[in-house]
Amino acid sequence: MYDGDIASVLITEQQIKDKVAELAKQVDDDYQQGGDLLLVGVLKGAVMFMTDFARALPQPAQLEFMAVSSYGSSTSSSGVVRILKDLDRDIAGKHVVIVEDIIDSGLTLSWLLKNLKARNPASLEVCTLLRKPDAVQVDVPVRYVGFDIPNEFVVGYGLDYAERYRDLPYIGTLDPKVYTSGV
Ligand SMILES: O=P(O)(O)OC[C@H]1O[C@H](OP(=O)(O)OP(=O)(O)O)[C@H](O)[C@@H]1O
Ligand code: HPA
Ligand SMILES: [Mg+2]
Repeated sequence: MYDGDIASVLITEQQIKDKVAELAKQVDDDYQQGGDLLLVGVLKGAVMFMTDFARALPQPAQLEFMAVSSYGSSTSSSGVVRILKDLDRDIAGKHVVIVEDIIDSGLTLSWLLKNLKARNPASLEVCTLLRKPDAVQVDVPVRYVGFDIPNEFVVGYGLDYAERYRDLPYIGTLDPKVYTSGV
């Protein structure tokens, strides 16, 4: 699949699976509040992580999705965040965990945290599978991080380049020829 486009496999399918289980256990240990947790997945990138994470979580959780976009079809964030789909429900008084695939510049999450905080949840934390520490432009408080990765553009397991590669079961680096060829 996608022959020649992937320069290297950064995180294997098994490594993702193990990490998802580990993160789910950590979250479960920390939330003994009684009452369902509310997971807010950020579309589309977080969709694979969100569904695996929810199934690995030993306690009940309700799933909500938001779609925001800052990247479009480019490999760097514009910093301008647009809501493409808002939550369907009020989150006031709920224990909310934002589920993200990646924190790159941090701009998306920084904006999202501000936006959700204003809706008065009982608590608000972030669980991200990936983070690029060297790319962060704004510091965001993140309680749960799967992997810190190098500052390279990655695809797979929900992450796209121009809407492709989300369906790869692992995370890999993209061969620069893919985004320099102008296709
Ligand atoms: O930390 P940042 O630099 O803001 O980048 C992280 C965000 O960018 C990506 O979303 P994108 O806008 O590409 O939408 P998508 O999830 O639909 O691909 C990714 O899924 C994160 O939500
Ligand atoms: O490295 C990345 N890959 C795909 N989408 C992204 N959105 C932010 N960073 C990335
Ligand atoms: Mg994207």
